[in-house]
Amino acid sequence: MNKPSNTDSAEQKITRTVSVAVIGAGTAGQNAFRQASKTRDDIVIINEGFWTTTCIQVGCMPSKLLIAAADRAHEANHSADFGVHATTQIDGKRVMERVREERSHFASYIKKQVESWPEDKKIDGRAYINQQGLIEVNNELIDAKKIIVATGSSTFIPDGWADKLGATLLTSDTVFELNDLPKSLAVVGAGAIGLELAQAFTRLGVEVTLFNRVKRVAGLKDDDINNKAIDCLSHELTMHLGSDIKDVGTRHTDTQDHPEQTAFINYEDSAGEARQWQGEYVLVATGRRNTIKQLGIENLGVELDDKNRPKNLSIKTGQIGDLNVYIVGDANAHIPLLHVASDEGYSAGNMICGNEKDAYIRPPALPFSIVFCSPQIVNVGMSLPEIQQDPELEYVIGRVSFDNQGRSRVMGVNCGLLHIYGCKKTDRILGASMIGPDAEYIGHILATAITNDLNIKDMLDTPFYHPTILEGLRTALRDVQHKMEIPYQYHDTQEDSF
Ligand SMILES: Cc1cc2nc3c(=O)[nH]c(=O)nc-3n(C[C@H](O)[C@H](O)[C@H](O)COP(=O)(O)OP(=O)(O)OC[C@H]3O[C@@H](n4cnc5c(N)ncnc54)[C@H](O)[C@@H]3O)c2cc1C
Ligand SMILES: NC(=O)c1ccc[n+]([C@@H]2O[C@H](COP(=O)([O-])OP(=O)(O)OC[C@H]3O[C@@H](n4cnc5c(N)ncnc54)[C@H](O)[C@@H]3O)[C@@H](O)[C@H]2O)c1
Repeated sequence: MNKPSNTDSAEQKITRTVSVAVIGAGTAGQNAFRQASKTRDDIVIINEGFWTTTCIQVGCMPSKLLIAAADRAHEANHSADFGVHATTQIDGKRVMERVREERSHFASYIKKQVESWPEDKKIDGRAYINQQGLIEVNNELIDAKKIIVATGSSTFIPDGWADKLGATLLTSDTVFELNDLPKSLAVVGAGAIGLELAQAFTRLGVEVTLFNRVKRVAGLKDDDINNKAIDCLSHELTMHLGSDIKDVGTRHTDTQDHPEQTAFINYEDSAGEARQWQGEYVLVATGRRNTIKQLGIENLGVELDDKNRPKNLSIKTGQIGDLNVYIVGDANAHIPLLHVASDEGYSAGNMICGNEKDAYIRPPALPFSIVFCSPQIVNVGMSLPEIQQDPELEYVIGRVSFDNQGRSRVMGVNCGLLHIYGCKKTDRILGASMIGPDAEYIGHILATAITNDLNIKDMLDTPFYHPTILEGLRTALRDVQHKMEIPYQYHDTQEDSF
């Protein structure tokens, strides 16, 4: 460990010396601990808060459980066009109860695992790395030869909002604890969290208004896809994009002798008009930030950039330069997604013990993200601005609209657009961006193609079953091929495909 030399007094206070300390027991930390435990016995894992991971407790799983309920309601409420008339009654208490019941089910597996780990290797508390490079936690002072930092990220709340909104403020940490569905809700932030939750609550009958300071959703970087996403989503979501929130707060209102607190948001809309929203809760989804600065990470010789991202991070292994420090998962703010946290933790746990054969020493995972709104939003590989920045990459854009695509129309989910960025020189896919039905599957197929270096011909040689939404992918691939002027298959038009 590259630590400043210990003072005598610091050495005297050391309560244990270990070869590996893992800080943070989320997905990345637990994977790291499990792997490192295979070859090391003197290892410790330190965690503050729940040991059942952000994903299960307040992240991926409860959000998808809420979306599952919302989708049921949406189907039932939007079937009249098919001649199917249903009357829905949404039991908000049961909706929230199921979210928590199923969450407990998923959490039970993790709990069981964590409970099987020796008690003396688990420390429940907040770790801090002091100036000597030693870990302070509870009453312990730990000298770890190597450290894996897997401390995740936490909700970012704009300055002062927590005090001003008080009990009317919700975040993804608290929203799944609601006992019933609210009547009205403002969601601030149209990133993945904001979009998924705003649409789910809307579908469950909550009066939702979504705010975002830019005219962009899900951070989409391809303008055409962004515009299409706004078009598809605005069919059911009230969105104020490009609005500037000036102030937030609460006021007391008396309804039938029953004092109530309501929240308000003062904002300037995209036309510059001063406006106000009022309602029951404000769900803040304005991003997440890693928390490594508060950990005292600089005391290990790790340098941070102006966004608190570690410099000299190996994105293959999570190692920081040649330090005995690995920063993995959301903590390194590289790609804050579950599958990345999982892989990075696994690799670091092996690498730190010199077990390279079991680590994923392979090219870093391809960028790949899915937002589970409806239609889904997917990005794979390079973004359009990244491609445009590199003059060497001669690219074409193959496209397909899902507005009139056969199976999408059959299913009544026909809104969307897919752009595939193809490289003329290599006949390979550089990346893709889309909003549309079945986007999660289309995204996986494109990710497989890029990862395995398949060319457009390889892709088009693959059978596409009829009638599927995935036939839309073939149409976009043919468009790429056509624009590259590679003579191969006939080029049909979108209309020919059904
Ligand atoms: C609402 C929501 C929905 C999401 N949906 C998806 C999705 O659908 N798909 C997807 O891929 N990703 C999703 N994510 C992101 C995904 O959950 C994270 O990328 C992933 O959980 C990060 O795992 P991690 O191990 O890095 O951190 P975490 O699981 O957050 O673990 C970090 C742990 O470190 C602890 N800790 C922090 N500081 C200290 C300290 N100083 N001392 C001791 N312990 C400390 C924390 O308390 C925590 O227990 C979602 C996130 C949210 C919030
Ligand atoms: N399906 C998924 O994979 C999934 C789902 C949820 C979360 N996540 C992960 O969680 C991370 C955090 O998600 P997120 O949605 O909170 O963050 P984000 O950074 O993706 O989006 C935040 C949004 O809030 C807006 N914003 C910020 N400050 C604002 C303000 N003052 N007023 C109005 N708008 C404001 C930003 O413009 C942006 O659109 C994501 O990066 C993602 O990695 C993933």
